[in-house]
Amino acid sequence: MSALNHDSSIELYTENLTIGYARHGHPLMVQEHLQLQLRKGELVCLVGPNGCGKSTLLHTLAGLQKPLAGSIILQDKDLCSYSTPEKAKLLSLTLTDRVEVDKMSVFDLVSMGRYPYTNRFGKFSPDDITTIEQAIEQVHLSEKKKWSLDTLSDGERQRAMIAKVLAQATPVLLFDEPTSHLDLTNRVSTLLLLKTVAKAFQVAVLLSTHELEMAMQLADQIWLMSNESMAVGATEQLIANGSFQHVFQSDLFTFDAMARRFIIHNVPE
Ligand SMILES: Nc1ncnc2c1ncn2[C@@H]1O[C@H](COP(=O)(O)OP(=O)(O)OP(=O)(O)O)[C@@H](O)[C@H]1O
Repeated sequence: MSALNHDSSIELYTENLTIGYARHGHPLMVQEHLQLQLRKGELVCLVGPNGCGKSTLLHTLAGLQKPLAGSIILQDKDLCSYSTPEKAKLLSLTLTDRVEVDKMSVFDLVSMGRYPYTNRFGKFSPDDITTIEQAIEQVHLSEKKKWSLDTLSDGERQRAMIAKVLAQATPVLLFDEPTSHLDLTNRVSTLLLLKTVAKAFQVAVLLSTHELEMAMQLADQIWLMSNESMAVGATEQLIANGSFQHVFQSDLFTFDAMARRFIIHNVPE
């Protein structure tokens, strides 16, 4: 048994995890030897260049694709040993960059988060209804709970998607690029909302994002993925050990560690 089993703040960890695909019968490795942890109350931001494997990792951690090697331990048990209904009460993955726009109301969408808890007739208890109402309230959509999703702004639809996973009440929440397609204010407010959710409900939140500068300000931990490897740590640690500079090195810009931002070279006059 790993020593990590005895750390009650850890909801999920990986042991020597290799992620990737099987292609024409051969393994296509995307990342290997991953030793990662998600803790209660922490916001973790997964950042890295296009194609380095962020979505592959999120899908693997959610159990949607099998690891090529190693294991994922969720609340002290191997992820593979959970049934789908058991897993739905412990872990959610939200693909918020592709919110389906349809005629469903906010209330109906958020209600879907309660399905893992309903009986076989799918009937909601009064407690389920209270949980749904509270989740909608937490994302400030109560006044629009009967509105159809196609009448909401992109930012409001993202908040409705977040309310759905709040209603699902899992201790681990995974989000694949929750801020894509949003304007600056909504990108900031979405990340702040997820940070607040992590703290207020003491849940583990992991999100992938290309919002590097925001991640540096808000994340408790950053998982900084490159095409070859992964660096893990708080922003200050990753700046101090040169990880940001290493992963995002380019002739086009440099990373200013003091200002925590990228400076573009040779901007045309
Ligand atoms: N179904 C698949 N079969 C084989 N290889 C795949 C498959 N899906 C993705 N890949 C490969 O896995 C690698 C990682 O892709 P992934 O989508 O995880 O990257 P990402 O970091 O999420 O990228 P982005 O920032 O562009 O969303 C890429 O080289 C990609 O081509």
